[in-house]
Amino acid sequence: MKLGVNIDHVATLRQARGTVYPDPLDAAILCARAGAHGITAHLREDRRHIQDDDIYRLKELQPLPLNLEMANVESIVEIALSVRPAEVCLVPEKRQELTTEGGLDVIGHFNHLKETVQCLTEAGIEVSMFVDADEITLAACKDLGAPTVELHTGAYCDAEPNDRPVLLEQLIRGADYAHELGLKVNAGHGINIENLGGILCVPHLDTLNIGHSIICRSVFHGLETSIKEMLIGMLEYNG
Ligand SMILES: CC(=O)[C@@H](O)[C@H](O)COP(=O)(O)O
Ligand SMILES: NCC(=O)COP(=O)(O)O
Repeated sequence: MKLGVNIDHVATLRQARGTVYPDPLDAAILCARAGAHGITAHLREDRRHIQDDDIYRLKELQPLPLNLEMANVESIVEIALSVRPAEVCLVPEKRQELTTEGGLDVIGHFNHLKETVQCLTEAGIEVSMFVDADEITLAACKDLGAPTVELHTGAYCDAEPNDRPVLLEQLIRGADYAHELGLKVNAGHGINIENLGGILCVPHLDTLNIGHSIICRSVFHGLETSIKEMLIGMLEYNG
């Protein structure tokens, strides 16, 4: 299983003061040195952390494949087509949210999403859909022609211990079903070194995308150490 490191919150720190540091590009270079397999960055419509220029530099100036997270809006799709990251992960976005809440409503926006999936795929970009682990939504992702899904792990990761077993079971069933459909299965949101153990019970995972907890731990432990610690935790995964 691979680790994609989301470096959004390096940019959050930079934007807090309007400085040029810390630079998410420097973070990505350190991620590569620490053994991460990919870089994830979310270009939000409100540009609260990652900026357009970051995305171009992350594509060109660091060695790892770039997974660009973005809402399905025309202006951002244009940027994706110009940058051509290895992967685009389509995510829902609400302007006032603190972070992504829930997965994409694939059925409600089916036609618009289908158009975007087609256009990104034709440009040679792997398209992933950030979704909750329910079977109807996963089947709709397959119908859209997206090759990959990222299961939203936030509800499980943020839940009280007593509520976790049911949510973990949903993730396990969702991963099994997506795999049966022939979809590549990633997972992400809210994963940290403490809740990683449960995530390791989810089968068929290709990549975990982890950001906030790694960047937070890096304040005290350093970025390379925090990534290596996560990679060591992930070694126990046996699919
Ligand atoms: C889509 C997702 O789960 C994360 O990438 C998250 O969106 C990170 O960015 P924010 O912390 O701005 O929500
Ligand atoms: N898609 C999930 C992601 O990239 C990282 O989410 P988080 O670890 O910052 O919650």
